[in-house]
Amino acid sequence: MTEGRFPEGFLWGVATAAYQIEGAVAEDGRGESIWDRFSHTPGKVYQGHTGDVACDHYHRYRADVEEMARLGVGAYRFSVAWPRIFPQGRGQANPKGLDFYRRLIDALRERGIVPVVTLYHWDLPQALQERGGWAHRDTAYRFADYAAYLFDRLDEAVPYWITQNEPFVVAILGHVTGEHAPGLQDPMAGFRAAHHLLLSHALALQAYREGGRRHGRIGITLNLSPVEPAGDDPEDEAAARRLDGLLNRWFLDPLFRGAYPSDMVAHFAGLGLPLPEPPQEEMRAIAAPIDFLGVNYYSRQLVRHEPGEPLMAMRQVEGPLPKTAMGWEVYPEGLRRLLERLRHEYTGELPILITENGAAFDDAVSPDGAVHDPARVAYLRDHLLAVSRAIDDGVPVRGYFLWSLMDNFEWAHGYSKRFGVLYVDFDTQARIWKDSAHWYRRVIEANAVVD
Ligand SMILES: OC[C@@H]1[C@@H](O)[C@H](O)[C@@H](O)c2[nH]c(CCc3ccccc3)c[n+]21
Repeated sequence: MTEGRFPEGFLWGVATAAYQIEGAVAEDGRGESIWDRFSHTPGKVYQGHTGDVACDHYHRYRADVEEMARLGVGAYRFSVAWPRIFPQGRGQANPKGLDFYRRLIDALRERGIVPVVTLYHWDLPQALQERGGWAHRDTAYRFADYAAYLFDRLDEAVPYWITQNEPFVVAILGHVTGEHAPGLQDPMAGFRAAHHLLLSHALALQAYREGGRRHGRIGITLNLSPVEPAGDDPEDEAAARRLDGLLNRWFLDPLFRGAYPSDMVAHFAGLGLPLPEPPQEEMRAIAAPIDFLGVNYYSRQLVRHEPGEPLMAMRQVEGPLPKTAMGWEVYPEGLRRLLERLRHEYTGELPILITENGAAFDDAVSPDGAVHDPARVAYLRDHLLAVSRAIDDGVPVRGYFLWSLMDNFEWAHGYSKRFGVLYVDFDTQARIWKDSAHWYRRVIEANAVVD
């Protein structure tokens, strides 16, 4: 394979998530989510931005699907808002909520675009949070009920299901640092949430497998990063190993080896965080075979030993490489190395989908009405070349989903960070193709990296 070319049938896509684009938060019976509550809590989100309107995708989805068709994508990764399906998280279903996703999937299939559905992308029904949320084991069972409800009604039309998006972020940013909803700062809640998120994945996987006439493929999406020491001090190496243990291995090991990483369990026990021994049948269920692993890659983590930091004795440091508007280093080589590591240490011949990769830059509409984003084109080109090299080395990457189709609600950053290849003017809801959209369309058409 010549560098930058992709295998026949490679799945080219774009990705979004419900709370970040839909808006219409009180329409057609949708219940409150923890991100509605969090974003409306003063001080949590940049300038008090919320997802109340976002990209108004709930009403504009047909035009957005047309934009995807113009891009030529073969697939579209989006998430279902649990509070649209079960406004209280459990019990009474809301048919109008399901109807929206039926309309969206029909519009996609009319244009020959494959739906890739994420069951959970952070918008837990608030009513479940009030019963303990992810820190409460019962939530995992409610998730499996919600998943089975969708499998039974949408499986014919959905070839790819993703159970969870980034359990690390949900557990740690939501329950330990408090940067994300529900905004808790309680390490034990974080570890309980991490386990219940993996358990929820296992229970949904069981529901899928036992559902008999299931036609599609099911997997989970993890945010994974290479973690490197900022200096050559052995203490920095040890700090990097610890963050690798929490960021990557805390989720990869249960999913692919059936146990939490013992070095990290010992580390936390040493801190007086005696993690309860999870029931063996739960660990076996978590390690049940999946059909693909979804990988979200953005950058690397650079760490130093930090004795004063109570949980991990480490701190992240700013690296020397060029950065995106998020302050994340542009490090495409890290993606190739991550994919090689995954194949050799965890996934073997299991197919991998890059379910998110992209960058935020300070985009602006220029006087000619265009949006020139050369830095994003360079970021995407270099990361696609890295994927192509990994494939040439034999890593079975089957698809790539660019984050994101359009600028959207970037969580605690609100609308201040633009990841889209389509620029959104949030005053008019106009979508404007950035140069990167024109470029990505040509890549898809050529099935290769173009200049
Ligand atoms: O930050 C860009 C995207 C989000 O908009 C997606 O919803 C989310 O799946 C996602 N994950 C990551 C990498 C992990 C991360 C998440 C949040 C904050 C910092 C890092 C980057 N992103």
